[in-house]
Amino acid sequence: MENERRVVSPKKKKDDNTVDRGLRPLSLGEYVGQSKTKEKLKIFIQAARDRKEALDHVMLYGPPGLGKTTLANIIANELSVNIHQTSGPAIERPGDLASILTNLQPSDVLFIDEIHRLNKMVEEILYPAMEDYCLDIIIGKGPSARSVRLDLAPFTLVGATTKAGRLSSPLRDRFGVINRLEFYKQEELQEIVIRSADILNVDIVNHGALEIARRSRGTPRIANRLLKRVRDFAEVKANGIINREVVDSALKLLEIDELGLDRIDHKLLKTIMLKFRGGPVGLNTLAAAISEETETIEDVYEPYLLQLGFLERTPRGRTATTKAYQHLNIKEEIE
Ligand SMILES: Nc1ncnc2c1ncn2[C@@H]1O[C@H](COP(=O)(O)OP(=O)(O)OP(=O)(O)O)[C@@H](O)[C@H]1O
Ligand SMILES: [Mg+2]
Repeated sequence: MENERRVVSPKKKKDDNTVDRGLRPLSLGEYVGQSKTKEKLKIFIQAARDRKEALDHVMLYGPPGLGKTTLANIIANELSVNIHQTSGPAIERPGDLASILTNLQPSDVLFIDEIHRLNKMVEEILYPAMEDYCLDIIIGKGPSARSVRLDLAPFTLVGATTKAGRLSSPLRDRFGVINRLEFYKQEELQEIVIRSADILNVDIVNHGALEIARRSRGTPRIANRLLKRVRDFAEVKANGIINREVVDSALKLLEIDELGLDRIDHKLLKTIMLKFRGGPVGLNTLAAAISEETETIEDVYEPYLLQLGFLERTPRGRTATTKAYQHLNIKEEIE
C-alpha cells in the first residue's frame, strides 16, 4: 500500500511497467554506471563467447531499483542466448524447477529473481544443476524408489536478491561471479535522466536533469519515475521544458525535499530525534512508533538514509546523526 503511494519508493510500482519497458538499456554499452560490475561481466562474457561455453553463474545483489533485472536481460543479450525469467516464490515444488531446467537450451540464461526466497527442497535441486548440469530425480515410492540422474544443457544461472545475507552459503558458493550493485552517482543519474528524456521525447535542460538526479536517492527507477511526474507538471504548468525551477516546484508539490527524502523519511528521523532522544532505538520499537513493518524499514527506508550518513546502525539500535539533525533543522540534545 505505502509503496503505491510513495513517489520515492525504490520498489517497483504497478504503473512503472509501461515506462520501464521502453527505458531499459539493452546492452552493456547503454547501461550507465556500475563500472566495476560492467568491467568484470564484459570480460567473462567475452571469454564465454570465445570458448562457446556457458557463462559462469552470476549473482547480482543490492537495493531495489538499481538495475538487477535490467542487467540479467543484458547478460543474455550480450551472450545472444535466450533468457528464462522466474522468481524464488514462484517455484513452489522441486518438479517446477526440474521442468524449467530441462527446457533450457545450451548456454541459456535462467534468471531467478528474489532467489533468497527459494524453499529448501527446491534449492537442493539447484545444487547439482549448477555444479554438474544434472538433475537427481527420484522415481517411484517406498522400497522400489530409485534415483535417476538426468543431464541438463550447460546454462547460466543469474540470481538476483536485495538480501544477500539471507542466502544459504552452499547456494552462494556455487556462483562464480558475485556482483554488488551500488547506489548511482549524481552524474550517472543525470545521464540516465537525459537518456530517458530523449526516449520519452521530453525537453529537458542539463540543470533540470541534474536536479532530478540529486533527488533520486541514487536509484535509476526513482529517477525515471520523477522524470515522468515532472514532465506532467512541465506540460501543465510550464511550457513543457524541464529546467531546475520546474523540477523544484514539481517536487515541492510532491513533498520531496532537496535530497529526495519524503514525509515518511522525515517522520522516521524525527521520531528517532524527538521521541527517542536521537536513539539508539531498536528496530521493532521504531517500526511500532511509525506504524511500519520492520522489513519495510530495513529494505526501503534505511539503505538510503544510511548511505547519506543520516542514520547509524549500532548493536543497540538506530541512531540519528548530527548530519540528519542539521538537514531537518532540529536542535541536537547533547548529553
Ligand atoms: N544502469 C542503468 N542505466 C540506465 N537505466 C537503468 C540502469 N539501471 C536501471 N535502470 C532503469 O531503472 C529501472 C529499474 O531497474 P530494474 O528493474 O533492473 O531494477 P532491479 O534492481 O531489478 O529492482 P528490483 O530489486 O525491484 O527488482 C529500469 O527500468 C531501467 O530503465
Ligand atoms: Mg528486478
